Amino acid sequence: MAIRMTVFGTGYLGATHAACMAERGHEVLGVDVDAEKAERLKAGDVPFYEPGLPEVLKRNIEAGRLRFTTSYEEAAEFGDVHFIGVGTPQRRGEYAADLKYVHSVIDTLGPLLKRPALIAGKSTVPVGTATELAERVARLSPVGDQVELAWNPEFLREGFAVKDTLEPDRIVAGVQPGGKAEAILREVYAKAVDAGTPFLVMDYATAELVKVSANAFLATKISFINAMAEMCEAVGGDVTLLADAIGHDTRIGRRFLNAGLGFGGGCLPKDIRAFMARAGELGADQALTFLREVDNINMRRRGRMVEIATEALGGTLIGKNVAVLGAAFKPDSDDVRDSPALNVAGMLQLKGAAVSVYDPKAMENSRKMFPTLGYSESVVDACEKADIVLVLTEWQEFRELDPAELEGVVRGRVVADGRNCLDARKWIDAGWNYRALGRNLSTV
Ligand SMILES: NC(=O)C1=CN([C@@H]2O[C@H](COP(=O)(O)OP(=O)(O)OC[C@H]3O[C@@H](n4cnc5c(N)ncnc54)[C@H](O)[C@@H]3O)[C@@H](O)[C@H]2O)C=CC1
Ligand SMILES: O=C(O)[C@H]1O[C@H](OP(=O)(O)OP(=O)(O)OC[C@H]2O[C@@H](n3ccc(=O)[nH]c3=O)[C@H](O)[C@@H]2O)[C@H](O)[C@@H](O)[C@@H]1O
Repeated sequence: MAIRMTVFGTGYLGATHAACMAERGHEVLGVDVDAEKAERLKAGDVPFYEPGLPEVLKRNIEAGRLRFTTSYEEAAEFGDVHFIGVGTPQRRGEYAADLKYVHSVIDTLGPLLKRPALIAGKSTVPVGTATELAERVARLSPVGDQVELAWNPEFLREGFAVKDTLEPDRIVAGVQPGGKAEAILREVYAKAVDAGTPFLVMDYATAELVKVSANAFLATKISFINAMAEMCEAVGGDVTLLADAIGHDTRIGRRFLNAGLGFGGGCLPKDIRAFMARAGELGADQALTFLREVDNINMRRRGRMVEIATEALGGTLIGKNVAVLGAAFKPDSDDVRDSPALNVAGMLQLKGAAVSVYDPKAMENSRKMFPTLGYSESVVDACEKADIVLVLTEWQEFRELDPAELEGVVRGRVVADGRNCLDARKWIDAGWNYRALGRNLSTV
């Protein structure tokens, strides 16, 4: 059965969710306070890079199932289910999450809800938020607790957002006992549930914790392998061989064991910090002190990359030209929030290098966020007279680079592979000084 639903916040999460819910046959209205974003989406233009999303968006707008607005009145009138997908960034100067956008949705929407409805939270929030929001909305809505609240966290990855939304690994429904929320969410996700996706029903607190603990686990896995990379560097081991070898153990698994510059983005870093902050508030911080080290290991890899570049250039970056290939926090995304690549580029510049950054999709966002860095329009432009080439985001275009083609472009044949994504043997055989994190080059 088609459900009339709204999605508040049409960023990476919200725009994808709105388009995919329409793809599943529902009638969807996306709502954003950013009028320019709403206009672009209305015109079928996705304001960020996400493979496959433009097609789903256009198809569903044309089919009349998907619209966008900035009007809360229109949204309250239209929807029976209201998803919250607004941002929950790290508070400035603190670890805790800033809930002001979530509160703004509830405080504006609540009084407008004059008939029974379900609000389903998808944003990542500190444990305890859903209970507070349920009380808040019951107080604000003219129909009181006939507006129910569910917590329905999202697990999509940027770059695979459409697939992850249409075919999720699991659906988590945090609900209060005795309400209609579970039945409504089963209807919302009927196609996925019918196809066998596990639908997991639990209390609010557990649902909120599932989300942050999943991200904390992923972050821990990455920092674990990066700690092993530090060990490999200390003793002459090779972390890529180590990851393959431990990854063969099916209890460990090879995924998320790619050592390199570590994790960035709009989620993993802020989510582990918000998790630590909330644990502290609850007096449970002992249980999560290791996350501080997960964060520290992660940040150390960025500094190590700068050291490697400096060592390779004879101990100083002053007067050196540095090509930085990659700006997005990972390939197949234009997202530069907490990007390790741009962080490293900024540190290199501070140490006196003339930096030139190129990324296939993230140039516009990079220029906006880091206007003082140098930028180029292509790999070749960035590498022009470079003393070192750093590959900091593993775009396919960079993996496939031909060292022979860059030979006549650069000033020095030095390459630093921050993502262990290049064919080291190819670069070494072409006469390049190849540097990487946690590698033993005698084994390549
Ligand atoms: N980006 C991702 O891959 C995933 C994000 N999440 C979580 O989803 C949430 C949103 O993340 P993103 O989409 O990345 O953020 P984003 O920053 O790309 O998008 C947030 C959107 O909310 C809009 N907004 C702000 N206040 C609003 C209001 N009062 N009413 C309506 N719209 C409003 C903003 O204009 C913006 O378009 C965060 O809690 C994040 O942790 C969860 C899973 C995946
Ligand atoms: O809560 C969220 O927003 C999302 O956060 C992550 O998704 P995402 O941030 O899109 O990116 P990931 O693919 O998890 O990568 C995160 C970072 O880790 C790095 N990474 C990943 C894997 C790896 O082996 N090594 C590694 O350094 C990536 O380069 C990237 O910087 C989670 O994977 C999603 O499940 C979750 O929904």
